[in-house]
Parts: sequence; structure tokens; C-alpha cells
Amino acid sequence: MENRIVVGGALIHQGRVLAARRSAPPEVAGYWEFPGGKAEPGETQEQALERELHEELGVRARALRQLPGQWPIRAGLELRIWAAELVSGDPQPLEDHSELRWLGPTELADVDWLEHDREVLPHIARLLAEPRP
Ligand SMILES: Nc1nc2c([nH]c(=O)n2[C@H]2C[C@H](O)[C@@H](COP(=O)(O)OP(=O)(O)OP(=O)(O)O)O2)c(=O)[nH]1
Repeated sequence: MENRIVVGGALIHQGRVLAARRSAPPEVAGYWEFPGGKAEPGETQEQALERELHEELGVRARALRQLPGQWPIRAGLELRIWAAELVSGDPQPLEDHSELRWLGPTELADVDWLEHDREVLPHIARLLAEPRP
């Protein structure tokens, strides 16, 4: 069976990134992640990410680029993390999350990330340091 991709979105807005605290399932509940989910068959990663961010947070977002790294989660499931930008809306924890936090460049280590997500934090720190238009 082909690997199914889980896309996590590092949603960036005004120099901060959104972290989301999972509410389920029990093995990951309480940990912080980049909101997202599984790509459906036929969907690109960008489409999956934009759909998931709309479903989970109620916002419109645009996928920007994939960050380095890919992590097997379990058999047949692999995580990729993308940078995304907020197009419109104010993120709300509509599904899967109990809490949301915008983190600035010096706050990235302030939440208890899922272990794979922790690995992309240096890339996120660099993105947040880029000058904004
Ligand atoms: N969404 C997301 N999942 C992550 C991240 N890091 C990480 O290890 N995971 C794991 C947790 C879950 O086991 C799996 C993703 O499942 P999910 O529950 O978000 O996917 P989904 O929304 O499509 O779920 P479902 O429709 O099948 O219920 O990947 C991350 O940054 N974002």
C-alpha cells in the first residue's frame, strides 16, 4: 500500500506561528502540533493542508512550501510539515484541538510539542526571522 501523507501546517501570521494543542486520541492528547491531517486520495499536499486548516480552524490559508523532513508515524502514514500563510479569518479550535497559541520566535520552545514537530522548529525560527513585506 502506498504511504498516506499527513500534512501539518505551520501557519504564519505577523511574525508568529500557530501551535495547536491536540484533544485526541489519548496517546497524543495534550501535546502541541501543527494543525492538519491526512491527504485524501487525489489531493495534493497543498490542497489537503488548506482543506484541513479550514475544517479545523475555520480559516483560509495558503500553503507556501514544505519544510525539510518527513517522519513515519505508523505503518502507511508519513508526516510532512509545510509553512502556510493566513489569508483570512481568526483561527478557532473547531475540531481536534483544545487550545491555540500564536508563538513568536523566542517562544517556540514554550509548548510541549509532539516529538517530530520539534525537529522543524529551527526552520520555523528562520522563517519568522525573514523580513516581511
Ligand atoms: N495533524 C498533525 N498530526 C501530527 C503532527 N505530528 C504528528 O506526529 N502527528 C500525528 C498525530 C496523528 O497520529 C497523525 C495525524 O492524524 P490526524 O488525526 O491529524 O489526521 P486527520 O485529521 O486526517 O484524522 P482523521 O480524519 O483520520 O480522524 O499524525 C502534526 O504536526 N500535525
